[in-house]
Amino acid sequence: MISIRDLHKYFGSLHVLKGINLDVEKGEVLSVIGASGSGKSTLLYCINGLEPIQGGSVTVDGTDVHAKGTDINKLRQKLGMVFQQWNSFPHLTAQQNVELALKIVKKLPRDQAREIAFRQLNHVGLGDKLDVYPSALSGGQQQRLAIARALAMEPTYMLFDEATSALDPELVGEVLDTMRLLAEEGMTMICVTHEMGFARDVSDRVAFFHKGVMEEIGPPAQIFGDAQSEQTRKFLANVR
Ligand SMILES: Nc1ncnc2c1ncn2[C@@H]1O[C@H](COP(=O)(O)OP(=O)(O)OP(=O)(O)O)[C@@H](O)[C@H]1O
Repeated sequence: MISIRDLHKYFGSLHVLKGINLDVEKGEVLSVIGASGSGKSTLLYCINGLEPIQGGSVTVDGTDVHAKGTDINKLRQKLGMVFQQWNSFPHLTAQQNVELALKIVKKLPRDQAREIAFRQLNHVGLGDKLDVYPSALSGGQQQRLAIARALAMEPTYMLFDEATSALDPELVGEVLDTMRLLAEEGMTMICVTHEMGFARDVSDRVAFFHKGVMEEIGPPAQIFGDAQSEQTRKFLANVR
C-alpha cells in the first residue's frame, strides 16, 4: 500500500502540495486529474523520491520514502515510472533497451534478461519490434517500450505521468489500451492523466487536484456524475 500523510511540497516559496492525505491499496487504479499546475506530477515525484518533501510522509509497503537510511534505489524497483517523454537509448534496440536495467540494476545474466525483455515487449504488443531502434518506432510504440522497460523490473506499483500527453492524437489509443490491459491484470496504478475517458472507464477511484489540494476523491461515478465539489464540477465542465 502507498500511504501519504499530510504531504507538503514547496518549490522555493511556491506551496505546491498542501497537506495531501491518500492511501492507494494493492490492485487499485487511481487516476489523478486537475488543471495544469495543480501539483499532479509533483505528487508522483514525491512518491518515488525524485523530489524531497517539506512536511508529512510517504510510505510504500511500510517503508518511509523520505526517511534517512531508506535505500531509495531498492524502493524504486517497486515503483515503475512512465514519463510524458519517453527516454529510450537511441543506440540500443528495443530489446536491448529493456534488457539494460535488468543487467545493470538487477544484475541478471544475459539470457535471463533477454527472456524477460522478450516477454515484456510481447506483453505491450511490440513482439515484432525486438531488433528495431527507437528512431524507427512511432511515439506510441516508444511509449509502450518505456512501459515494457518499467514492467521488466517487476514493479508492485506503476506511476504514469501523463503518458499520452506528448503523443499525436491517433497514437494515444494504443498506449491507453496497454494501460487498460495492465489495469485488467490487477496492476496497482496511479495515473496522472488528461484522458477523462480513461479516468472514467478504467479507474477504481479518481482524485481531483486543485491548486495543490486534493479537492475530491471518489469512484468515477461520483466524480463524473455527482461531484461534491464545485471546483470539480467546474473543471469537468471545461474539459468535456
Ligand atoms: N522543479 C520545479 N521547480 C520549480 N517549480 C516547479 C518545479 N516543478 C514543478 N513546479 C511548479 O509546481 C507547480 C505544480 O507543477 P506540476 O508539474 O506538479 O503540475 P501538474 O498538475 O502536473 O501540471 P501539468 O498538468 O501541466 O503537468 C507548478 O506551478 C510548476 O510550475
